[in-house]
This record gives sequence, C-alpha cells and structure tokens, in this order.
Amino acid sequence: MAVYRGFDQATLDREYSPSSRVADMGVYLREYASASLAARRALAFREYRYGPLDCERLDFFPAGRARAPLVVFVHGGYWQELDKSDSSFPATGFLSAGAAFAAIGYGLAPAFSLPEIVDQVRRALRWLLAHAGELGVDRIHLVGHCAGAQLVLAALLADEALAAVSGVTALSGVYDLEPVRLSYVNGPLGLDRRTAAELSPIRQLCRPLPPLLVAVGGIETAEFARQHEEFVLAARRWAPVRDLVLPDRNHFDIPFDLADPASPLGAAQSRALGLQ
Ligand SMILES: N[C@@H](CC(=O)c1ccccc1NC=O)C(=O)O
Repeated sequence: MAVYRGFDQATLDREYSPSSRVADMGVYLREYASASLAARRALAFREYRYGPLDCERLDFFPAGRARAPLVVFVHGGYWQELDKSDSSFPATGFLSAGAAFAAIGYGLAPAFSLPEIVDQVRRALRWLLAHAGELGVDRIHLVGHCAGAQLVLAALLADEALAAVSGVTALSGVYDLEPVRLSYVNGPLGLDRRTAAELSPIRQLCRPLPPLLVAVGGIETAEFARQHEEFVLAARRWAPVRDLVLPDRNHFDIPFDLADPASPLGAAQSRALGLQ
C-alpha cells in the first residue's frame, strides 16, 4: 500500500535510510569520532554552556587571529544519535584556514522533542551571536548536516535575530519532514502532521535569508536528491543559493570535504567565508 508519493512503507523507509547507499555506515561514524578526538587533542578549545541543561553545551575552537569568521557545525543523526564529540573533525581544516570553529551539542529524541531541539539550537546560535566579540569573531556561518541542516534552518526561520548570520551551508538536508513523519524515523520523534509542517524549512520560508550553499552527494537515495532539489528551487526566492551536487560523495562522507579547500565543497565553503 502506498504511504507517500507512491512508496510503500518498506520503500519509504529505505529512501530515508542513507545507509542503504553505502556498504557500512559504521566506518563513517567511527571516522567522525576518531577525527574529532584527534582535533580536540591537537587544538586548543573551550566548552561553553549555552543553557542550563547538561546537553546545552558547545565546543569552541578559537582562530589564531582577531576578527576571524566562525563556522558553526550542527551534526546530523536523525535527531536521535551522535553528539558534539563527533562534530569537531572540521576544526583542523578551518583553523588552518584562519577561521574559528564551534560544534553545538543538543538533546536527542526521544528524551527531547523536535520543537525542544530546534529551540536548543536557536538558543546556542543566539549565545554565539551575543558572545561573538569576546570570542574574537566578526561573522558567523552556520553548517548543518542532514538533520542538522533542518535544525539550523528551522532555528533561523523561527528567530529573526539570527538573520545576522553571514551564511548557511546545508549538507544532505532534510527540508520537508512530512515523509520523515511517515517513515520509521518517526518512532522516537513522535511528530504529528502539524508539527512536521511547522518545523519543515521548505514550508516556512517567509523572508530573505543569508546566502545559502546547499549540497548533496551523488550517492544518495532518490528522496534525499529530491529534498535537495526542491529546497534549492524554493529557497532561490529568498536567498542567493549555490547548488552543489557532488557526484562521488555519499550522505556520510560529504562533511569531510567542508574544510578541505581542494574539494569542490571546501572551495565553495572557503569562498563563502571570504577566505579566498
Ligand atoms: N538511520 C539512518 C542514520 C542516519 O540517517 C544518519 C546517521 C548518522 C549521521 C547522519 C545521519 N543522517 C541524518 O541525520 C540510516 O540508516 O541511514
């Protein structure tokens, strides 16, 4: 029986399993953790609390110079897995390029609801904007991967004060939550139709946004490719959009290119930061 766009339940569930396009997702997740640990061992960083809860913390890696751009990374994992400790791997490349870096932690479902998680990310971003001077940064660029792209954009659309960010990079994002709600992913999330619509960036576009860099891997499911295409099309009304499809990248290795200016994504990112 068709559940969504002619997909039966098993097909929809596979479309929203990026792991169905790679041999072993664990390889990438272990690399997030080990490269992040290596970055924290090699670089000076500080953990800050942006709210009262234990999970409301972020890691900040200062640039070695004043008035640097700050790249803020919000991890994916379908709002249910991963942590800021899996998110510091881009720090190494960004710090060598002269940028500062921050990785945001947030609570996970089912302990936290999606509206609560969006609000955590919103407050983390407000905290960074409010402390930019002390942190030695003069502009803030947001990056979200998969669920992290939804979180960054939903936070931005929910709070006009965040319009002060200089740019946003969305990697393999989920921009419409309705098919997610109808898939296995919704088990721990418990989204209803209305909340799914309210937190879907593609349905909430309503005012000009900072420049967007929107990227997807060529090795992704058809639904991730469609989410990307439809968001690019819709967002063009509200922001300058750079659309990048990376033919030999999959859902999980796409973030590794971010801070590598020799890659097409890294080159676009570096241009967006004004670093080249
Ligand atoms: N259950 C998903 C896992 C997943 O989507 C994911 C895992 C780690 C980092 C990012 C992910 N994607 C979206 O947030 C899968 O089977 O592919």
